[in-house]
Amino acid sequence: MKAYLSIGSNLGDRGHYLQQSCQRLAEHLEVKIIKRSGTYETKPWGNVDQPDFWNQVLEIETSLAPLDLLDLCQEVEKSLGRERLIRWGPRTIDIDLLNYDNKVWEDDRLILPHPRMEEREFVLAPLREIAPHYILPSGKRVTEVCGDGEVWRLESK
Ligand SMILES: Nc1ncnc2c1ncn2[C@@H]1O[C@H](COP(=O)(O)OP(=O)(O)OP(=O)(O)O)[C@@H](O)[C@H]1O
Ligand SMILES: Nc1nc2c(c(=O)[nH]1)N=C(CO)CN2
Repeated sequence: MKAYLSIGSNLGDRGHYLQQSCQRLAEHLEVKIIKRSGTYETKPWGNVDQPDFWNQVLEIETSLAPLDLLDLCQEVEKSLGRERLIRWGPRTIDIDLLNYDNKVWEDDRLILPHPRMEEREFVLAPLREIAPHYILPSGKRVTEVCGDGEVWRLESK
């Protein structure tokens, strides 16, 4: 199945955490990273009183079921020292599932597609780069929508 993940970090060595999260996801036999966007430095969305983030979007191929993929993302977050303290607060690494095989899913643990993705320029900008034909939950193409928040693409990862 094809899936899209959003990864972000705003504590410590942000580049290291992005790199490590990709490596740890890819170490799983049932996950293959197909595309990885460039790195975007982004102003915090939601709770603005925190450091700027570095964000990327990944396209992956996986045979894991949606909840197993969520488990893996949360294990990788944990292994990189992620602590859940405040909603939308600072974190070493955050991994969100944006889309899984265009499935619509809603239970206590997982909502797909990610309900806030369309409002977030930190998701849309890297997604536009690797998947310009991506159709958002509203039915619009990602290139036709601009989310909230300032983002800058960095030269290197
Ligand atoms: N599409 C999804 N991707 C990741 N987590 C999700 C998703 N849908 C629901 N969740 C649930 O959201 C819970 C909170 O996740 P997390 O702490 O990463 O939220 P957040 O990143 O602060 O905020 P946001 O959900 O707005 O990105 C997780 O425990 C997870 O079960
Ligand atoms: N710029 C930016 N802001 C955020 C981010 C993020 O990854 N980047 N993640 C959040 C929780 O999902 C809340 N706010």
